[in-house]
Amino acid sequence: MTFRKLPNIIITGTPGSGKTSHAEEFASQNPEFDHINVSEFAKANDCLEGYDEERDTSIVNEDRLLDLLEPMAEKGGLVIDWHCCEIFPERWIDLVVVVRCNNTILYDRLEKRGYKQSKITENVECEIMQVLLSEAMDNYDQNIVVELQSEDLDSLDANVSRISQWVEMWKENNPDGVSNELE
Ligand SMILES: Nc1ncnc2c1ncn2[C@@H]1O[C@H](COP(=O)(O)OP(=O)(O)OP(=O)(O)O)[C@@H](O)[C@H]1O
Repeated sequence: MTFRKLPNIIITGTPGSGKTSHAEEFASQNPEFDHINVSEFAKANDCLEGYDEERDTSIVNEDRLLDLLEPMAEKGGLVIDWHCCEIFPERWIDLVVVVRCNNTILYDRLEKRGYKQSKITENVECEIMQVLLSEAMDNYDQNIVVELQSEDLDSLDANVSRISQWVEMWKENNPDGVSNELE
């Protein structure tokens, strides 16, 4: 049986909600963690298998992605940043952060990125319907899922310090680490 000495964290949310901003800030304050921006990681590690023209997004080969991430997840200390959380095995994950954002602010952020109208509407609807929160709640123990609102830089800072505090508690509660098998 293998043990991880650091927790693995997923930061998920609708595109534009602020996942990468949170993950980058957290990893810069907690250098023992590796920020895995899944879109970039998949591109850099040959895990893309085509393009979904309708949704205007790359298709990730999830089996290959998980095979590559497994040894890293077993060591612990991953901050996984992606809009899709359900593919990551429950036994790997200690905390799922769902970043939430006000619809109007999200709309403006996506418009500023130059997204086409259909993609903006799809994402804003996804945020209104809490799709990513439901996905997290349906796929992980609800006790490890936390929803953090983030529209401005103060809330970003406060959220990152909350995640850092949670990590300190995790370390205190798990001085010998946590098993990589599901109990
Ligand atoms: N709390 C915040 N306050 C102000 N601006 C923010 C905040 N969070 C994110 N932003 C801004 O919103 C934009 C989108 O943020 P970010 O790239 O972190 O989102 P994302 O959820 O990772 O998006 P994607 O899934 O497309 O990668 C960026 O321009 C970022 O600077």
